[in-house]
Amino acid sequence: MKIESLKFEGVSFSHDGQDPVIQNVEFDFPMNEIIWVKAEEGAGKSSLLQVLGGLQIPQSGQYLINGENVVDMSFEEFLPYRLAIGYSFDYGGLINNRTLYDNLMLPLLYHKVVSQQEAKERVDEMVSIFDIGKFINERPAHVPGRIRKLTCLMRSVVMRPQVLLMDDPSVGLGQDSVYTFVDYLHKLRKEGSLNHVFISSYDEKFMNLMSYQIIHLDEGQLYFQAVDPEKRVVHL
Ligand SMILES: Nc1ncnc2c1ncn2[C@@H]1O[C@H](COP(=O)(O)OP(=O)(O)OP(=O)(O)O)[C@@H](O)[C@H]1O
Repeated sequence: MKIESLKFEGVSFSHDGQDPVIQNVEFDFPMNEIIWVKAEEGAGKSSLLQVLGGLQIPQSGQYLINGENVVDMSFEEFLPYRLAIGYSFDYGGLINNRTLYDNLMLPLLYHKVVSQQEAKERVDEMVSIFDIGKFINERPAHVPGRIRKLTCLMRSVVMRPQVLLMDDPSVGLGQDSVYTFVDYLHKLRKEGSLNHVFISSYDEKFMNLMSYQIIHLDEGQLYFQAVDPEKRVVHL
């Protein structure tokens, strides 16, 4: 299943008892782009990404993927979409009592998207590219924060998602890993497996390593801002 469109029709979302972070939004998300999601602190960037990933359910409206409303789907019905969407939120999501290696292998083995041999080859290649071999048999709590963060990012792409949602990916990474990770994203996009990327970040230097378009989230509404790559200042 190829993801070709993501669309909100009258979508509202709020956390329990709080003001809505997304309010009656009609929005056709730009596809085949790297999208920088910008907003003031606490305006709801993470929440928006979580709704896009199906991790939070809007209280009203339709979230359409390829024209199908996924809001009322059962776990099984949503599964093919979920498998096509990768995400990383902060440091969260790693399984504490498994090694980094297991954390990378488990999604591949659990969902049987590739054979055990292919899974191993894929993870080994990533471990080599990201140079984390020294830590790979440690549990998350026993490795430096930057390695934990890097492993979260690696895990978000290990399934070769078509859509990637990342919340503050560069925070706590360290400069070398930032470059390696951006190179890797470009490689996946060039290969054609990764098409649609949504990144929430305050890190302009990091974002300027990529060619992006912008979505602003402001007072519950989304606004698209086209960015001419020629006009961006690239700080390397
Ligand atoms: N799980 C939650 N339960 C209740 N309220 C939440 C939850 N997560 C976020 N919020 C609240 O929802 C609002 C939006 O939070 P969110 O994290 O989506 O914003 P953000 O723009 O990503 O923030 P930041 O700039 O700090 O990353 C904030 O007021 C926040 O306190």
